[in-house]
This record gives sequence, C-alpha cells and structure tokens, in this order.
Amino acid sequence: MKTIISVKNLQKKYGDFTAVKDISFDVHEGEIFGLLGPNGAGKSTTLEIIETLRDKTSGEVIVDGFNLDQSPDAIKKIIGVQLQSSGYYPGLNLTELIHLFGGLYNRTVNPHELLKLVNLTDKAKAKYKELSGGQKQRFSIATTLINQPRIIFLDEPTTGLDPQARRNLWDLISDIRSKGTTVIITTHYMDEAEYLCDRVAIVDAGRIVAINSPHQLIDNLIASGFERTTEVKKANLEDVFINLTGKEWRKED
Ligand SMILES: Nc1ncnc2c1ncn2[C@@H]1O[C@H](COP(=O)(O)OP(=O)(O)OP(=O)(O)O)[C@@H](O)[C@H]1O
Repeated sequence: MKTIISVKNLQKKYGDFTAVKDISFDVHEGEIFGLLGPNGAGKSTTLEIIETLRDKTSGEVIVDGFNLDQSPDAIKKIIGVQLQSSGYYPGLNLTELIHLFGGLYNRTVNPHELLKLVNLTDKAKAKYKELSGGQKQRFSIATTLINQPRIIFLDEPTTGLDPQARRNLWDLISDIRSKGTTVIITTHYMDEAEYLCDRVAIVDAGRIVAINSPHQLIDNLIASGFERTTEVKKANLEDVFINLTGKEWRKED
C-alpha cells in the first residue's frame, strides 16, 4: 500500500493560539480518508495546509513524493480542491465556468464529459445560482476534477443536503475513488464517514485522538465493554424518509 500523503508533527499557530498540535498521519493511495472532529478541531486548517493554501508553523508534509516546503507548485498540479463559490462568476453558465477553470489550470477540458460524470448534463447552460443545493455540490466536486488530479479534497461536501442528494453524492464520491483518485474528506456526519471512509482520523482540539477504519474503531469500543443504553431498531427515521420518498435521482437534487 503506497503512502500518497505523509504529515509529520504538523503544527499551526494563529498568534498565541495553537490550532493544530503536532499532528502526524499518512493517507494511502486510492483510499477515502476522513478527518472527523467537532467544530474548531483543526480539520480545515490541516487540509488547507496540505492544499498549499495556508502556511504551517512547523512540521513536514509530503504529497506524492513532493515536499510542501520545496515543491508547492508540483503539489498544486496533482491535487483537486473545491473552488470557493465566490469564484463562480454569476454571468457564466456551467460550461463556460469549466472552460474558465480549465484555462486557470492550463488544461483543455471537455465540459460535457465532466458534467456527465456528476449528472449535470441537462444544466450545461444553467448558471451556478440557478442550481439546487445538491447540484451546486456536484458542480463543486466536478471543479476538483478539472486538472485530472491524483488526490481530491472535499470539505463537508454534503452539509445542508437532503437525504437523497446526500446519498447520491456518496455514490459520486465512491465512483471517483473507484477510478483511482484518492479522496480526503471532512464531515460532521458519522453515518457518512462509516459508509464512505476506508480510514478516519478523529481530531479533537488540534490533536488526533484515534486513527483507524470505522469498523475497527467501533469494534475496539465494543471490546472495551461499551454498550448502547437504548436498544437499536433495525431502521431509523432516515430509512423511513428514503423509503417513502425514493432514492432515485431527482431533477432538483
Ligand atoms: N485565520 C484564523 N485566525 C485565527 N484563528 C483561526 C483562523 N482560522 C481558524 N482559526 C481557529 O483555529 C481553530 C481550528 O479551526 P478550523 O477551521 O481548522 O477547525 P475545523 O475543525 O475545520 O472546524 P469546523 O468543523 O467548524 O469547520 C478554531 O479555534 C478557529 O477559531
């Protein structure tokens, strides 16, 4: 198993406050790796440092053999980052935006192929502001793929989506991984991490408190004698909702 990202003793200080405290972890090539943790734990700071968007205070980051200190531009070329929606010029439609972003990466992109991948071909001539929440997230994920990256970074990609749109996005992220792209994701939804992630790091107050596969973490907790206080039913309210409203793609997803 090849390590594609290696983070060693990473520290980030904002003035006197240390947001990331000596974090070390590896991401394996081809996996979906989750960074989980409460608000303010330091997840976005860690991601932004690896993405070359934020300076670190100390520590070492290697991405696909490139050291962040010496070769940030080489790293930029092989990663895909969700662009801020403020960069989506309001006057341009999705096809035009993809051409624009392709130009930024110096790449010729086929907008039709990219939109097909995220099931937005019928929105090719629509403007970003005309999309639903799920469609906006899918377009945002499409923009991470423009430079055919080896690794993509997704920061809370399903926040605010309805259950169908969320599950559709899970399928899309799994598809992207199955084509060989490594995915790093942050999420506050534990069901999402359990479903999607091969391994997760749980971050709390700037430190990693556990790192393993979701199943191993659950098994370790059970082995320690943990029991739920209430009996778990075989279905939950989300299952009821999906069962009643269907899980097929919808126009507005
Ligand atoms: N530019 C900044 N200046 C000062 N403090 C900052 C800055 N950016 C983040 N912080 C602080 O660093 C800590 C970690 O923030 P970060 O955004 O990395 O957390 P997070 O785990 O991504 O949280 P969330 O789940 O809320 O997105 C927080 O206490 C935050 O207030």
